[in-house]
Amino acid sequence: MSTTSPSPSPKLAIEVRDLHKSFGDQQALRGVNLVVPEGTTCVLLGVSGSGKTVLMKHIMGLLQPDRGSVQVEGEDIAGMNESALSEMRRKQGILFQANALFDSLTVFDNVAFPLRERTRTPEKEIAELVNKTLERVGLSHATQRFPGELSGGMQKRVGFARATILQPKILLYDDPTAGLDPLTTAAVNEIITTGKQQLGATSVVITPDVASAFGMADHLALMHEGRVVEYGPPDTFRESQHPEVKAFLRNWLQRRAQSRRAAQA
Ligand SMILES: Nc1ncnc2c1ncn2[C@@H]1O[C@H](COP(=O)(O)OP(=O)(O)OP(=O)(O)O)[C@@H](O)[C@H]1O
Repeated sequence: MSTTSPSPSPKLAIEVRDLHKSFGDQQALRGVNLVVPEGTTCVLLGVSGSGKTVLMKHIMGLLQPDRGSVQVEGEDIAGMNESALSEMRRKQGILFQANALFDSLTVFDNVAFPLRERTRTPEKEIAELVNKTLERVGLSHATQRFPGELSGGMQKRVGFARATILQPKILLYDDPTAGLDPLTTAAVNEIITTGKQQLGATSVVITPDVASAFGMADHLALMHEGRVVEYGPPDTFRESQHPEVKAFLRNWLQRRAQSRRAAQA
């Protein structure tokens, strides 16, 4: 008889079961199931209006389910009062399209902001932490600059530094590369991978950039009409026979070929 015990299943950072959400007669989510194991990156794909942002807002505790459940680090968001919800959000690093940096604060003060606002960390320690974090994103030379003096990619890196200064266990990105040029997009994708490697954080990323998604994801989830219709590691996802996945990938390849032709013309 074998004495080998089965390897324990990975701990789940996020567990969404049968999540439904409507706005009036608009059914945004129609039974979403999704699990994100701790320390992994899950990328949500799907056409506009498929429900990605509404799902993300549940994970942030900004929306409450009509039906079903959303557990974040083992706790159901439905059971949380306002202070528990804001405590949970404090543990999440959130990077949306707009960097939402404070224009009148230097890079250093932008990154120090969450520490000063939410903790009683002494200024000396704040300086050490902020400098270390800015070094990690390659911005040690820009600490005294203002956001308006930085490139788009540098602003994203400041946003990332600020979102991660409290060492969040969960990082949420909604279209972080929107409107950025290819070089800056590559830099942001690298930042997302760095977040996983350096912080061991669990990440959920919404991006229309399918090539980047394949590069960074441990799992890809395709949303279609308010449900996750396919979920799996990149290799499995790419080979999926699900008609919606096939249509989604075909469409992406066509768009990519078109834009390459346009660029060559
Ligand atoms: N506050 C709201 N009130 C009414 N309808 C909403 C609200 N938020 C989202 N919806 C609707 O829910 C559906 C899903 O929206 P969601 O923003 O999640 O889509 P998405 O997949 O993130 O799209 P996109 O890629 O364009 O951001 C859409 O039909 C949207 O119009």
